[in-house]
Amino acid sequence: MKDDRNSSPSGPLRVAVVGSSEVGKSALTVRYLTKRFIGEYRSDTDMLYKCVLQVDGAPQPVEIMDTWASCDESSDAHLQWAEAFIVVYAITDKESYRWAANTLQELSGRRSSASVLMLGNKSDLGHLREVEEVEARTLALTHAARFSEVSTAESCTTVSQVLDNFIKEVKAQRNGNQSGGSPKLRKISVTKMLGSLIGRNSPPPRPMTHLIILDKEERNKLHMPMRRLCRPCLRPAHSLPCSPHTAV
Ligand SMILES: Nc1nc2c(ncn2[C@@H]2O[C@H](COP(=O)(O)OP(=O)(O)OP(=O)(O)O)[C@@H](O)[C@H]2O)c(=O)[nH]1
Repeated sequence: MKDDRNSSPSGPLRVAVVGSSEVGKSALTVRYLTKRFIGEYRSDTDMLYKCVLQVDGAPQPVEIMDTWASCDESSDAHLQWAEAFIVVYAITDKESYRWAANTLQELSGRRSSASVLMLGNKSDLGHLREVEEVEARTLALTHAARFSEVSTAESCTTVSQVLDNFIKEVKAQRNGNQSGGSPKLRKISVTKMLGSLIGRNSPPPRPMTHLIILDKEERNKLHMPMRRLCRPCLRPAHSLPCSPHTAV
C-alpha cells in the first residue's frame, strides 16, 4: 500500500532512481538535471538532488534520489521514501534486467499506487544487447509502469523528454488529474550553475535551484551515513583527489 506521508500537494515530489550497479543511474540523474554526461561517476552512497521544476505552469519542488545499488534489491527506506520510482537497467546486462523485474514486482506488491517508470539505458550499445525491448516493455505494461529505452550517453533530449513527462504524470496523479495535455516542463530559477564548476569546454549547464546531497535530516530518516562530496565535480571527496576543488 502506498505511504501517503510525502504526497501533500504542496510538498516536494519525491522520485527514487533505483537499479543495480553500473546501469547508469548517476549518469542519468546528472544528465537530466545538468544536461551533462559524466562518463565516470563513482558513488558509494545515495545522493539527493533538490530542484524546482515548472510543471503545468506552476513551480514544483522535486527531490530526486540517485540511489546506490549496494545489494540485490531496493531497500525498504527507498521504497518508503519515494512516491515515484525510476527503475533503471542496462539493455546490455540481463542481470540488471532481472534486478529491475524483481523491483517492479516488489513495487507492485508494496507500493501499488506509486508511479513507476522503467528505463532500459545504454541503448547506444545495441550490438551488445542482452534484453529485448519488447520483453521489457511487456513486463512494464504488466506492472502498469511506463517504459522507455534511452541512451544517457548519446541523447540528452530523449532523457529530458521522458523524465519531464514522467514527473508531469506524477504530479497529475498526486492531484488526481490524469488528463495531461499541459505545457512542457521547464527548469526554472537559476541560483546554482553546476556547469561553470565542471569544465570550460562543456556546454552550458541546465539551471538548478538546489543541489543537496542528502541533508542530515533526510539521512537520519533513511538511517544512512552522510558523505562528503567535491562540489565542482560532484564526486565523493574521499574517493578521488579533487584538489583544488573544495569538499562540501
Ligand atoms: N554506453 C553507455 N554508457 C553509459 C550510459 N549511461 C551510463 N553509462 C556508463 O555506465 C557506467 C556506470 O554509470 P553510473 O551512472 O555510474 O551507474 P550507476 O547505476 O549509478 O552505478 P552505481 O553507482 O554502481 O550504482 C559508467 O561508465 C557510465 O559512463 C549510456 O547511456 N551508454
